[in-house]
Amino acid sequence: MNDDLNAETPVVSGSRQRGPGMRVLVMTAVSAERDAVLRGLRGASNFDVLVAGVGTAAAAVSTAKVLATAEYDLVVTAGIGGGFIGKAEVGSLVVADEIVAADLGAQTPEGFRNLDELGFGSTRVRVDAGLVIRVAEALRGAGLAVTTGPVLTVSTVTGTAATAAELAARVPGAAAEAMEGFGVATAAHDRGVPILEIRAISNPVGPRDRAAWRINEALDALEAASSVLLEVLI
Ligand SMILES: O=C(O)c1cccc(C(=O)CC[C@H]2O[C@@H](n3cnc4c(=O)[nH]cnc43)[C@H](O)[C@@H]2O)c1
Repeated sequence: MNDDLNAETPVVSGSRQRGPGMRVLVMTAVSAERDAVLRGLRGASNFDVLVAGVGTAAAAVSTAKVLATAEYDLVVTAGIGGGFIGKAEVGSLVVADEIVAADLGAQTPEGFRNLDELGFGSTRVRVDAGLVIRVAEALRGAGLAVTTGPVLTVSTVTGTAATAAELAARVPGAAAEAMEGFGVATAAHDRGVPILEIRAISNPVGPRDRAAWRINEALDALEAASSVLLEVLI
């Protein structure tokens, strides 16, 4: 296992394919997200889109299983997510420039300490900056609202303003939260495959109001993003 998650992963160039032969694995948490991605991809044969399950453990195991049996040039973790207020509005898209396991650590009398600070590993996976810029610009060019910034992976959906504020302070610039990114990214990093995370915002991060989640709006944005991905990655 490659235990340095911040070590350079290959960018989408060099020995990895870029162009018509590029193979892309897209992992979603649930089938509604997979179906939205598939609609956007319009049958593109160089993309495989699979359901990983909800949460980081399911995401990591599912991704690792696929990567053990097939070669890919890029792994994308995609789905709906919560947007931090003032950073990412409902219906917009977030492209992660960093994937952060935001609640992996320990509470101490001095406050939260992450795994890096505790000396047990890393809670961050970097995303190739050139790829982030290329994808974000293409999405904007298609008229979609896009933010780039850290996307947090959490085990518990944030349900209070206090937790939202704590996470935003813990990870400056945090744009979105979801539950799978770090698991998919860890599996991809272990195989040396570049990673991308795209979240379509269904709800604000903050006080729980499940009835107000705009899932269909987010799935439409995810479909639109996937159709742009098709253009930018081939
Ligand atoms: O009920 C539905 O129709 C439906 C359709 C697509 C997805 C869902 C989910 O509930 C997927 C769970 C998924 O959502 C992500 N998510 C969304 N908002 C947040 C959030 O504020 N904080 C953390 N995670 C969020 C998460 O990645 C879950 O996997 C339902």
